[in-house]
Amino acid sequence: MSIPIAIIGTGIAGLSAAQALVEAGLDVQLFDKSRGSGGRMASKRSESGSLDLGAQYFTARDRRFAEAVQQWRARGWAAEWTPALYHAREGRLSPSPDEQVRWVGTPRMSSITRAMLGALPVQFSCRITEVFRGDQHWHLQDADGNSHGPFSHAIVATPAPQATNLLAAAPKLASVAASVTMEPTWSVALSFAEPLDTPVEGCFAQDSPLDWLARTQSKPGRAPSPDSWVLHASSEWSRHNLDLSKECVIEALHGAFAEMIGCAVPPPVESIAHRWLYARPATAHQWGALSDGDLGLYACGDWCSSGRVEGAWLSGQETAKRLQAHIANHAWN
Ligand SMILES: Cc1cc2nc3c(=O)[nH]c(=O)nc-3n(C[C@H](O)[C@H](O)[C@H](O)COP(=O)(O)OP(=O)(O)OC[C@H]3O[C@@H](n4cnc5c(N)ncnc54)[C@H](O)[C@@H]3O)c2cc1C
Ligand SMILES: NC(=O)C1=CN([C@@H]2O[C@H](COP(=O)(O)OP(=O)(O)OC[C@H]3O[C@@H](n4cnc5c(N)ncnc54)[C@H](OP(=O)(O)O)[C@@H]3O)[C@@H](O)[C@H]2O)CC=C1
Repeated sequence: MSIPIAIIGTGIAGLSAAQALVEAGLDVQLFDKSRGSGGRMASKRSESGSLDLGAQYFTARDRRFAEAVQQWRARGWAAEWTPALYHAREGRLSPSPDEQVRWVGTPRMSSITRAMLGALPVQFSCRITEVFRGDQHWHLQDADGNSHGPFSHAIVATPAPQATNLLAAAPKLASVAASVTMEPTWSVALSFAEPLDTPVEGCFAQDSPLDWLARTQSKPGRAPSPDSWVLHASSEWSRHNLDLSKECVIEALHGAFAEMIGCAVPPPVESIAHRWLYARPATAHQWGALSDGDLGLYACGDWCSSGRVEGAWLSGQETAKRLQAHIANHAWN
């Protein structure tokens, strides 16, 4: 057994790095503060079935990511989603079809990260509070006072604000992470006993508290009923209403939805609200990943790249590539 590499975060970035490292013959040990993997690609189980409250779909513009998505499709983890798309501007709803290929996890968004995790060693419900280096190796401290280690390298794969403290051993990396602003998103799911009388299956919105809405049943592999909708508030609305109660957020976004959708909207049979505090970086970056190869500390995530699923996956690959290159150089010297 070689000394494993610690990976903090089992979102798509951490899992992308883990997969590449394991394929290269290295051992990894993953940690996540949540009860399951997926991070912002997680799905919530509810009485109305599984609901994608975070990432709604993803596009694949980079060749390497497109190849990975084809493998996911072949294994049944992902499928193309072809919604009837609309846009809403100044209160007007219009069809807005396009040629973009969009993908979703099947039968839920979290299927992809669950499958990527497979049997990799992981500790859930474990919030890492400190990443520190001893004489030779890395050690982690968690919020319950437990220590973990030794590890040959450490990879921090959390959103930037949560990465800053964990990168304290490399102040330059920590200050880059600290410079990233991440915007919040309030997400609400509403389920209706009877299907709403509308052809809309996905809608980009402007001039509204909402910036996106999607009909769950239009995605491949989802339960056929009830008629569930996921609504995302814009960053601006979410920022201004960050501390509103879930009940008030549901009421406000239900109202905005009813105003936008152009058909009768009865009271929902189930409603869920989730606040994503670190939903997306305010601006895209082109770092790919952050690394201090000599120290053996790395950081990855969507905030190092495009702020989307594709960017997070690519960032994990970049981290694994840099780490392997450093090991290879070290072996030669
Ligand atoms: C509402 C919403 C809608 C979105 N819609 C889309 C979309 O339609 N298309 C698209 O491409 N992208 C979308 N995104 C963005 C996409 O979800 C992210 O870019 C991507 O999932 C980020 O992956 P990641 O691995 O970098 O981070 P995350 O998924 O955030 O993973 C980080 C993990 O680290 C864990 N963690 C954090 N701190 C600690 C700690 N101290 N100790 C242990 N574990 C820790 C977290 O629990 C989490 O599991 C959306 C995001 C949100 C929130
Ligand atoms: N809410 C969050 O926290 C969050 C949301 N994110 C959203 O994720 C998607 C992913 O972006 P990607 O570039 O992969 O997808 P698209 O090409 O589908 O969309 C990009 C933006 O382009 C506009 N757009 C695209 N298609 C259409 C269309 N048929 N009609 C109208 N407009 C379209 C739209 O932008 P605007 O509404 O015009 O501003 C799309 O947003 C994307 O939706 C993100 O918003 C990512 C991370 C966090």
